[in-house]
Amino acid sequence: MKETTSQQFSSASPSCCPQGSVADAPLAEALSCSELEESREMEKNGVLTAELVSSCVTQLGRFGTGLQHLYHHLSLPSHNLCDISVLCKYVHLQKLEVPHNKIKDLSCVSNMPYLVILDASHNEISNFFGFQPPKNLKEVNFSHNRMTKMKDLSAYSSLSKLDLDYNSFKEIIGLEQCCKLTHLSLANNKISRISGLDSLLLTHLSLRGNQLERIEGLENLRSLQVLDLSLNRITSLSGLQNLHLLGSINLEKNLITEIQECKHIHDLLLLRDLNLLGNPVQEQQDYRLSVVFLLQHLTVLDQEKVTPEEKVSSVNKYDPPMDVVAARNHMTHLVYQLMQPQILYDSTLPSADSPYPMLVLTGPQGCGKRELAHRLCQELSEYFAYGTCHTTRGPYFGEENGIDYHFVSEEDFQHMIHMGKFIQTMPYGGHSYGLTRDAIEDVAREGLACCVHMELEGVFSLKNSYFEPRFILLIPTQVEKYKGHLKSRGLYTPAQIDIAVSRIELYANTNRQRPGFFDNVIPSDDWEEAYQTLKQVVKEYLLLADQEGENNRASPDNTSTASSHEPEEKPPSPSSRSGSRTLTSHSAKTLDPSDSSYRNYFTKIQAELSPQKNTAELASIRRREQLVREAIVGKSPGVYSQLFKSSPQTAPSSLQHHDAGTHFSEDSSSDESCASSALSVPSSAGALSGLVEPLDISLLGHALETPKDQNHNDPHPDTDRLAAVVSPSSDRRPGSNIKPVLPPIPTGRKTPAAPSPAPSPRPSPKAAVTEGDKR
Ligand SMILES: Nc1ncnc2c1ncn2[C@@H]1O[C@H](COP(=O)(O)OP(=O)(O)OP(=O)(O)O)[C@@H](O)[C@H]1O
Repeated sequence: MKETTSQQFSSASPSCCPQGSVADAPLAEALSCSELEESREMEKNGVLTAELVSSCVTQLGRFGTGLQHLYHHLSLPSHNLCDISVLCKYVHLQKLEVPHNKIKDLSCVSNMPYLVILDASHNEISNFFGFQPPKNLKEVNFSHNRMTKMKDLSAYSSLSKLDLDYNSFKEIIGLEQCCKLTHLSLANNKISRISGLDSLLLTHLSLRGNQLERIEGLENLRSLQVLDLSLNRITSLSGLQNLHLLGSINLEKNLITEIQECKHIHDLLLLRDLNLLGNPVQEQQDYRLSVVFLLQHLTVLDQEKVTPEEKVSSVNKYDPPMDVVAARNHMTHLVYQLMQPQILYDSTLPSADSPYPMLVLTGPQGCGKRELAHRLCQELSEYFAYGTCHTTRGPYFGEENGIDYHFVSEEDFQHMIHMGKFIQTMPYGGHSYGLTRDAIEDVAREGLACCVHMELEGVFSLKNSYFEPRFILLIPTQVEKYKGHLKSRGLYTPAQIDIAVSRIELYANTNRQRPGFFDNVIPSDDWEEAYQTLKQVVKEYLLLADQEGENNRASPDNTSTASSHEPEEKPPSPSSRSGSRTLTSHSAKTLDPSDSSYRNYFTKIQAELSPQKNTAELASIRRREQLVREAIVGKSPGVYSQLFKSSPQTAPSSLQHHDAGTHFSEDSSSDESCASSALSVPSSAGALSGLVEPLDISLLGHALETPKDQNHNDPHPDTDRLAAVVSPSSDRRPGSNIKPVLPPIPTGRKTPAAPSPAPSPRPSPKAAVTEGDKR
């Protein structure tokens, strides 16, 4: 009968013959009734007939050299078919879909050399690829069949997609030569071990619902992008670490118990989607945050989108950036402090235009900063005193309690924290370190600037406080020498030395990534050299170097420069004078407006400022001046303090204020600020700009020259300095690394040693001081 039908097709339309031709319908009409009956009977028995074929073909296309028009696709889903041998004659088919039938035998496919896509899913086929290989066969779906054994598929080298889900394969074999295979699915089989995939270029692999206990044999699947290993018995993610193109891993319903397993996929930077639902690991505390933290590139975890908030909180929880740690540290101490009856720390109160001056030497342990701090305080004892921190570590040989540190027990340290004593604390090397408000206040009460040393974390913390110290980084650039020095101290274990050495990078990175974070960077390899540089830098801050320079230099050059800029020398404003009269002796000496350095400087500023002002700048200056005036007469302290909170006062703006606002001197309450302003003349951070450039450790030795050298090399040191100071970038803001002068210690801070009961003349919002609360 089959034969007959084909022949009928053939004779009726030779161009289309049995191959599902365009003339199928008229041909069907040509069949006699009895033949139709017979055909229907056959279909009932699951035998595919030409009639049925003719009604299910699609995709008309050309075929053969004669360019016949033939249908290329045949789709016969759910027809209860068990015999499709009629298809032997449909040699031109490119796509054959016969899913959801009862087919056992696919040998007809041997006659379809052009077949590209074959879907024989949901049938009863047990013979794996039981037909001659069509040479272009690319996609095969044999899912939901009865296959048990794979065989060599080297003859099917065009295969790119192979779906073998829901069979009974126990082993993966025979795919070695399928070098074009990119998608392989063997879900819901009985595979207990991954093998035979080594040489493939798979991008998608599913082994869902097998009996796998470990991930193996995937090491070389470097092209893999999507992997489904759900519903197995896998306990570890080991075995995935080399699959760098993986973007999605499904491990739902396995036996993974440890969050740490995620470390195996930590380096898969393209991984976006991970599913660990139904694993015991879900029970772990903070499971989701931990996984989000370990795999920071994920966008979907357990079928749920990873939110930016989750990412931030995971990082803040498990590896908080230094800013966050510092902010927490600051908050803790602030809260504890606020919980105590308030004490007035008048000597260190931030005034509106100049904070209490502090010098912080920072750098890795044992880089010499402590000794440098001591020596600086000794040699510049009229300016600085050492701020003694507290520590819970025991004293080294020769250390004195109260001088090197206040050595306290951990219990006392904790108690002090709760009593709100500290401004910042930091754990280091298993001990606690902290700087108390009292330590600074003790120094401030003497009318001196406080000099302390601390690790980087302490610096971050202090940056949150209302103090605005100058931070000087002392950094070893010769690592071996530094190591040797640490060893020779005989105080540290190798592990401690390693930690100290590793932190050099931390400092260098901070300097590189945060321009302006440190006010100066000084190599600490040679202690004496470091000290001389430090001293020079500090003198620059104090304007002592400038003054010395002025005194030493015969002034023709200088004078000529100054006079060339100087249209007419203006006398210092009355406010400046009144301010200068109220200075402490050393400060007054430094900044006496009658002093030539001040005059020159002042004149230069005028010259520098005048020609450059545009209308917007002038308006801005006028606004600031107005605010200052209002603040001084008590109209708008809030705005005033806000104005300077984020941008500490530098000399030029002070000078402008003085210049424009002669009324300063009329308000006695503004004496301090006037004095401060008068003191705030620029120093030479600009001249030391080489030292404040982001640090490249390797180049540091080269890049850093002594300030003196730089001054020599700089043809216009003063001009540059001025430019740096007067330019808007001299305000402290991201990217600015110019904070040139140590602020003055205003008059009145040299109060007697006993705690001062005097209320602040201008309470600071940050100080939160209440006279009534004072004890
Ligand atoms: N309050 C503080 N906050 C942060 N770090 C601090 C503080 N006080 C001290 N440190 C730093 O803690 C580190 C350990 O201090 P310690 O005195 O035990 O070290 P050291 O071996 O004597 O080295 P160094 O000579 O650098 O002080 C040092 O780098 C020190 O500067």
